[in-house]
Amino acid sequence: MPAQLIDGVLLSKQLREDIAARAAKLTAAGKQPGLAVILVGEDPASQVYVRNKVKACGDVGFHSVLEKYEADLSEAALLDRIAALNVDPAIHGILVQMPLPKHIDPSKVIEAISTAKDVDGYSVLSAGELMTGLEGFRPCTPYGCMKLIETTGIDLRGKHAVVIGRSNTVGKPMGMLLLQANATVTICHSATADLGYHTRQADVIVAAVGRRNTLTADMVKPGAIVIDVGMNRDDAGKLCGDVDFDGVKEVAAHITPVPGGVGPMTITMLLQNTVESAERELAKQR
Ligand SMILES: Nc1nc2c(c(=O)[nH]1)N[C@@H](CN(C=O)c1ccc(C(=O)N[C@@H](CCC(=O)O)C(=O)O)cc1)CN2
Repeated sequence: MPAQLIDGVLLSKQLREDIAARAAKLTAAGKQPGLAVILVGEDPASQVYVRNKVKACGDVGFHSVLEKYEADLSEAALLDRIAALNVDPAIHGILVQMPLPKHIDPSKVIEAISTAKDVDGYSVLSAGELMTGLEGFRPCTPYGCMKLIETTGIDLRGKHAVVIGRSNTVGKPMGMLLLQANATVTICHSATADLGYHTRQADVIVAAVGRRNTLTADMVKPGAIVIDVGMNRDDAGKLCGDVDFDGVKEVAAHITPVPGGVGPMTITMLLQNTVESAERELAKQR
């Protein structure tokens, strides 16, 4: 039997209803959630993502500001803008769209964002909070993957999860979240000797390398959950993930599509972190 599709668009819709209800409560209490989105340069994909983020904010009743800067904006000027947003009481989350132009050091920018407003969960402090299980913001893409896995109803305790990819923004935090859910976690990467040896033992596979056809049907245990974080183009220019979807869906029990799987959840979890940030701020004042 082919795998069941894990629908990120449907789950996003459901979660956004709850986020909108929380935003309405906060607004009634005088604390409308606010997100600042900063884009530097003209990367076409980034322009679409920031537009979608601002639209999503409007849909759930958030206040948002979109600050767009030319690609030659200096690093110092960007850090100044972040410093101002850090103390802006109408802003509960600050998101700097990645990638940044080459002359700007992304880690300097990320570390300049106040941890209380780091709704991307990218800073060293946020990573430390995740690692130690402290309250903090989880990076949106892996956080969204966990929500997608939850919809299967399968308890991860004692399950073997294999993450393919070790980036600071997806692979590593994904491993930590799976570990927190009591899975046994293996992180594979470009130097892994025999990727299929590991993935064939996995109950859950998260593919996050950015290379299409990284995971094929022969590499998957029947009944596994497969989450595809990849965003690539095939030879015809069509969007595709890291997983050979048509082959793997015949073996796995649950699988996310690309598009329509992890992508929409990335924006939903950004909204979730922002509403959470506003709620924490209100709780501090009470
Ligand atoms: N500061 C950040 N920068 C970037 C992040 C991030 O989380 N924070 N993630 C990615 C891009 N990204 C959000 O910013 C993102 C990527 C993809 C999608 C999405 O909905 N994809 C759709 C397909 C879209 C298409 O047709 O092109 C899908 O998969 O269904 C949303 C957000 C890098 N930068």
